[in-house]
Amino acid sequence: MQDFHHNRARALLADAEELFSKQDVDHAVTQMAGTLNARFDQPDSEEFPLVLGVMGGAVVFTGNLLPQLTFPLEFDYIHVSRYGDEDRGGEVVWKVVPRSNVSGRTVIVLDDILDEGETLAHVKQRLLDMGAREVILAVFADKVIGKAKPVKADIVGITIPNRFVVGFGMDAYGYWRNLPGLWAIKTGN
Ligand SMILES: O=P(O)(O)OC[C@H]1O[C@H](OP(=O)(O)OP(=O)(O)O)[C@H](O)[C@@H]1O
Ligand code: HPA
Repeated sequence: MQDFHHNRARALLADAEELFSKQDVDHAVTQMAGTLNARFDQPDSEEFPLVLGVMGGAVVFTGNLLPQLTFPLEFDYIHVSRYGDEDRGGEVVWKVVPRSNVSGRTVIVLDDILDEGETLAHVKQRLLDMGAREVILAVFADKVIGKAKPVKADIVGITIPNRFVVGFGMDAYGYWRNLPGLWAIKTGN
């Protein structure tokens, strides 16, 4: 069983194409931190935003971005999944829902990728329904899918072509969240 997954993961990467290097990724995250710091790290600001990482894909992005934010904040996570081990999205499944600390707050949502936008549309609506004052969507990668999305990101790290990608927290069939750059896979593996 383990050798099956090992070999399948290796084969997936052997056929993949690197779209963004670790340097590209690091640069994009630093730019995003700069945008957030420009708004929240102000001498006269008393804001104390809630930063919510959308697990599991946002784990690497979150871990890289947070130490570059220079203002007081509270961190928490939510867990939503729509792809499971597939390369096509399905129903949005909530695994960890937002906690009551969102009420009345400015909430910065961190996610790895905005693809069809269903996940973040659900997340944003749920946070607003729970009384969030403002929801800022910060996504590391925005995929160009050639059609309208139900939600728009406020802050984007990189824009990517309409291909299924792995790395920097993103997986295909559970594999390769641990790659430091971003790779496009051949789908149908
Ligand atoms: O814009 P969408 O088409 O809705 O897709 C984007 C979502 O898909 C991925 O999550 P996934 O369901 O794969 O769960 P994961 O975070 O555990 O990988 C990703 O982390 C986003 O949350
Ligand atoms: O291209 C993708 N890669 C990994 N996870 C995803 N979730 C939505 N789109 C993607």
